Amino acid sequence: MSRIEGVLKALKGQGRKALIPYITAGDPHPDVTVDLMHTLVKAGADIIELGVPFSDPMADGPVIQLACERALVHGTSLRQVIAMVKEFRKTDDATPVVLMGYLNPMEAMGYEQFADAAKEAGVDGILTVDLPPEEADEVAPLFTQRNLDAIFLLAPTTTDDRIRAISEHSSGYVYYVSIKGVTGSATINVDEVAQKVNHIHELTALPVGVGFGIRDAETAAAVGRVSDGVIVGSVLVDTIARNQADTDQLKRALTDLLHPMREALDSLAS
Ligand SMILES: O=P(O)(O)OC[C@@H](O)[C@@H](O)c1c[nH]c2ccccc12
Repeated sequence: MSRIEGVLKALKGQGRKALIPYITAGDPHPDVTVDLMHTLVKAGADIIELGVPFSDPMADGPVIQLACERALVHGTSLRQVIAMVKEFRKTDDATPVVLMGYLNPMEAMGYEQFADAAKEAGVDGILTVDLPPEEADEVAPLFTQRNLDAIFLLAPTTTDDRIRAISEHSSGYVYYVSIKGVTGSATINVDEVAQKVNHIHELTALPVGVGFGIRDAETAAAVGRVSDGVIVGSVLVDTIARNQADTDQLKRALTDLLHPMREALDSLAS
């Protein structure tokens, strides 16, 4: 059983929902990323989604685009991001880490080499944003053969056939993108999300995480009620942008944001 499966199974057994924060590796500076990852865990994260900064992040809104720029200014490379996970693993071998990224840097490194290095560092899952289904056949097995979970995005427009096909290539969980649009978009329609997530649950046995547009304890709880986990990105990344100068203050601000979401999710537990 993968570390991701193990965590999600244990939560399910307790009637709890996964809290999955996203940050961009190298933002605001490569030296603080590992520290911030530990901060997220202390504040209640079950799984960390760590973004590989990319120069043309087309699925991302302005908040995460700027985070990528901040990270790239300091030269944060895919190899460095993998090294950060290795560093994180020295003191945390319980919290799963999902690397989230665009294909270009992975392809440049070579998919096999990337998969080997990620596995060796203690990465648990790979979320590829822009992997076309035709290529998933080729790439996803490189991950799953190494017991790295392959996590794919499902959108409101994804058809049933594609949901089935994508789920077949997936492991760990599937990521339902709650809205059409980019990361950091405004409000989500919880009823629509609920309907779609229930439908996805009929098509796959995998847990379903929901992200895009979750910004506070209230939206986290509303979405957590219908999903197996929630992914929270832009609101955290925006906090990083506003507290770049003072790492201690930044860690407090991230904790202040995440902790109420943890409590709200846990208050749903039956
Ligand atoms: O930022 P939001 O709206 O909270 O959504 C999560 C999201 O940031 C994170 O999962 C993510 C960051 N970049 C992405 C690109 C595609 C899909 C997902 C992502």
